[in-house]
Amino acid sequence: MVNPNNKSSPALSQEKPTRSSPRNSPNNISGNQSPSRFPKSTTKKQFPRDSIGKKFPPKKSDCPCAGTSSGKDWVLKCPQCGQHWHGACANLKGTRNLPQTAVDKISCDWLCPWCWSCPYPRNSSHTSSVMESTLVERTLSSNILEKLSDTVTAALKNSLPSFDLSALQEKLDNLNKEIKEFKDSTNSASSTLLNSPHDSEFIPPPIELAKPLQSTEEPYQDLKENYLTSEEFENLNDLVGVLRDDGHFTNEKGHKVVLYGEQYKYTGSRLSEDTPDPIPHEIAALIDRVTADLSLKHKPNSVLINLYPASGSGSESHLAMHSDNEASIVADSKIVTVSLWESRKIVFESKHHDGEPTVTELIATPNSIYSMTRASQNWFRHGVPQPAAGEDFEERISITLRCVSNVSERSILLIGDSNFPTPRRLCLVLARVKLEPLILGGGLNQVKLRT
Ligand SMILES: O=C(O)CCC(=O)C(=O)O
Ligand SMILES: [Fe+2]
Repeated sequence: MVNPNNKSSPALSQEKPTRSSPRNSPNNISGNQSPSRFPKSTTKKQFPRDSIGKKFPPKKSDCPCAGTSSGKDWVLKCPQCGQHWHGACANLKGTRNLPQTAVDKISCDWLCPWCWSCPYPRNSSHTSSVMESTLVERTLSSNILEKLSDTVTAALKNSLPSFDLSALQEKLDNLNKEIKEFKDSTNSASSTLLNSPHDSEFIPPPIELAKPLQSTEEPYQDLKENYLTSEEFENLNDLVGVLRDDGHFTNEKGHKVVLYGEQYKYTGSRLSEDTPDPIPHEIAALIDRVTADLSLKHKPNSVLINLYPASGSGSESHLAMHSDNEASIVADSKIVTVSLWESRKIVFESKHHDGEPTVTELIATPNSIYSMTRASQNWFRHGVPQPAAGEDFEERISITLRCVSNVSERSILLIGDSNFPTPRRLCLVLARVKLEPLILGGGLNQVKLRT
């Protein structure tokens, strides 16, 4: 590190060297100033100011290390640039422990790391030479790259398809217009509906729940008291008496039954699957009269006789709430009930309602008749309640007359559910099975078809 051609001495000078000083002939000879140690603490008393107003000797922070070098060390002033350096920071490691005379010797031929450069040509294979040439190459190649990128960009620009920007602009304008119109319309809609000043506060108006459908049917019709002639009564009375006494009734829940005519299957039935006996002539005669009197469109062909036991019989006496909505009952037919013996209350209850169901009651007196349409079964359920405990009552008989068709039992389709719009589903099914349907009726969410 010591420049052998540098004859200057000592390195630590009070004068600032001039920039024009030749590198190897420093002009910092201005007396016998020796390098000094960076002091641990300096005082004005001990150290006079130098000619350029700097403290002498310099502060530790005057070295390029900004004072981070630790410990006491010689400080040298570069004769060429005037920069102060710690010995160690100027690559004069080991000088720290040398005496003043030795350091003076070294500093005679010394230039700081910023100023010193090798006076001899470098070997081209020297690492520094290789690094330098690499640097040049990199710079060069980066220049080339830059040029290349310019060329590519220009080429790309030329090869890109030219857009009709005016058409695009027009589309954008229209789109913006539509967006604005839509915003305006939603704003005005929300402010009209809710009087809300802010879009973000838009709350949809409360949905009005659909009111339950109003029934198109009466719970019951054709109530006729004392309808039976005494002859009819006698005949029916005898017939039912024999059936009961001979044990022809089948036990159902809360009552007993006998079936005649067309097979009639209903939920919970314990009746035999066998074809029922033909309708007895006493009842057949009655059916003729009822059909005429009530102008029935469909003459009843199935007879179900219900026997409601008397109090004290040890048996329950009721018929649970239900609807006669079997698909086998002809859609536009009526169900006619003839009552014998004891009066009983019949209860009708709405199926579709707000809150509590609508309840209608009917007292079925002996020898009376009443009817229900098959369609009303979609709107109401009915039943014969159990009389209150302790109440005395006699047996009651009801003879129910229905028009039943089991011809197409196997081709009945039940379609639709509460989650699927029935008309659509209906069309789908019909399209698939290619059937000519007869709509028998059904609930609000169910349609039954008979082919
Ligand atoms: O006994 C009655 O009056 C009603 C009978 C009935 O509802 C039925 O047989 O399904
Ligand atoms: Fe019924």
